[in-house]
Amino acid sequence: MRTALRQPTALFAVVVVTVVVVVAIAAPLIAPYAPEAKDFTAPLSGPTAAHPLGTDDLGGDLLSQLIHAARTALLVAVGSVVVAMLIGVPLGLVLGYRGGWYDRIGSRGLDIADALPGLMIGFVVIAILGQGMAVLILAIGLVFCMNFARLTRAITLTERNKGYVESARVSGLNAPRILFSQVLPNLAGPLVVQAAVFLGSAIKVEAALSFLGLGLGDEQPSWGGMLGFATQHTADHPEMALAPGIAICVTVLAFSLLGDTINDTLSGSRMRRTKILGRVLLDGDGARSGSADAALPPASAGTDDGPVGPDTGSVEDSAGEPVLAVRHADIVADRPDGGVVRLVHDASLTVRRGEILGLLGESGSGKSMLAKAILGLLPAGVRLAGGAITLNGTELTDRSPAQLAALRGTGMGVVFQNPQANLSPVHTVGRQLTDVVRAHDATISKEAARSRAADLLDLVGVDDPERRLDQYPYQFSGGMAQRVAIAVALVGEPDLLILDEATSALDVTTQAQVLDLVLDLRDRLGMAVVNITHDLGVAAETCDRVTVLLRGEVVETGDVHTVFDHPRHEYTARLIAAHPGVDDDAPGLGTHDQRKVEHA
Ligand SMILES: Nc1ncnc2c1ncn2[C@@H]1O[C@H](COP(=O)(O)OP(=O)(O)OP(=O)(O)O)[C@@H](O)[C@H]1O
Repeated sequence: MRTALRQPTALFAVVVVTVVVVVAIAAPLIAPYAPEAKDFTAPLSGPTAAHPLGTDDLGGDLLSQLIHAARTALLVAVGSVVVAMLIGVPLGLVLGYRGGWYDRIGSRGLDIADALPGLMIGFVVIAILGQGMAVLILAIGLVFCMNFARLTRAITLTERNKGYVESARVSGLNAPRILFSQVLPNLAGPLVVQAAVFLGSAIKVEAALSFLGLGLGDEQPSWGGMLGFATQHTADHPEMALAPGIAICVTVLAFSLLGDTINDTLSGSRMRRTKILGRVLLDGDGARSGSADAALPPASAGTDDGPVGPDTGSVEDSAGEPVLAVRHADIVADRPDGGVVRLVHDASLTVRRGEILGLLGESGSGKSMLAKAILGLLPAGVRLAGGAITLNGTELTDRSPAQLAALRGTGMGVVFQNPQANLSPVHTVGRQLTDVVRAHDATISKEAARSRAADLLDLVGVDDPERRLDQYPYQFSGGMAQRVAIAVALVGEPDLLILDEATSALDVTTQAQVLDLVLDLRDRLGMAVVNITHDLGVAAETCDRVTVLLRGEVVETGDVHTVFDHPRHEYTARLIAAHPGVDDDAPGLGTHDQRKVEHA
């Protein structure tokens, strides 16, 4: 409202829309006559004291009809926008979320529907179903539903790759729940803007159909119908067209400007929030490691110490049952020409209960692709072309998407890099946690789910959890938001927790606190953890073993002290040398526990 009052056009829009709404609601009270009342003594009277806008050919008062027509316009507009949203939004959500063939076929369907003139769709529906309020609403709703579908699809395509959606998928929420309770609220802003603009457009279409005699019958006054009547009297009463014409133009314009105002206001607050977030993230932009981007040896090359034998994935060679075993995984991206690009080749690794495995390698080495293959979340066009992935001995690669989704919820949890993007911005933290709690236990009461959510916040070290449950992610600092994301990942008590650069966006102090939390949770819950990072300091502080990736291939794997103190592959040696602190320390990387003590 403050924004609206500062801009003249917005003020105009708000005032006009308010007046139209009030007039529509209070029509029976403020109209001097009933809309159907006739004064047979004064047909086509022209403006008089009794009839300021004149009368029609049967003596009906035009001012009263104009006032009651506002009601018709709003009813039809609101009804048709609701119909358009009910059809278009779910359609767009499904197309955008499912992608692939659904999207390709659906989008072509939208293109075809878009190519048909809107009014023609209206004519056809009215011709088939006959005239009447419900038919008019349906006809106009069908005209606009494709626009809502298109908008919703476009935004869903972007939203579905965001961290909070992936977190929700990994947390075990099913597709309808993710779509309607996670993605849809994030579309609220653009949909409200679109709805406001289409309210104006619906009034225009209703007026056009009524003008052509295809709208409502004579007993239901409408601005378009009044305009149509006025055209028959342009010679004797040209003023008759003025009032309904102005009403249509001003109302349509006002709704359009209202849409712009809402858009400006929302993008203004988004910008403000982004600035605040930006400040938080900038404050928290911790020191980054150096890069080993000098010319690199082939992945298979070793140092003078001899060839390097990457982890064969054999699980029998070490103590403890592996929670996760990846054996000879090949991940490829399909090219449009039918060829493939190899992203990860012959990668093997194992992680046991209570163990933290660091997955190291510089940007683009394939760490995230490997993690996504494990989670069954490879992006479209990228696939696992060979190898095996087992979780607690269960093969994941031949599972259906539904089986994988169920496994993801309880077997695996994931925390992504950007703490704020891990959480839906429009839901309270409590809502996000209880949604996942209830997805895992459909019988749990609301109160019990909330209490479990508070316990989880407490577990990850968020103070005053009861109060924090009612706050939104933007009210949390980066470190606290990442603790919440970890809490969400822990709801299903996963055996495997994957941290995909989960501390990279945090400042060093917060990073240390979150890493301590991970170590503590590992000790308390006995989870297996894969910690993906390009920060060797982080790996040194937290990991028991490390696996080093170079251009999609595992070049070295082993105990963290051995690998850091005596790297066998030249690339690992360069990676360590490029990392300030770790290099100097290399023999003195010290013991893992010493570093942890220093760090604490
Ligand atoms: N959607 C995609 N389609 C095709 N190739 C992709 C896609 N996403 C990433 N890649 C490619 O896969 C390779 C591995 O990327 P990945 O994201 O796994 O690297 P990373 O080691 O996790 O790097 P970073 O630390 O920057 O996230 C890169 O060459 C990247 O360009």
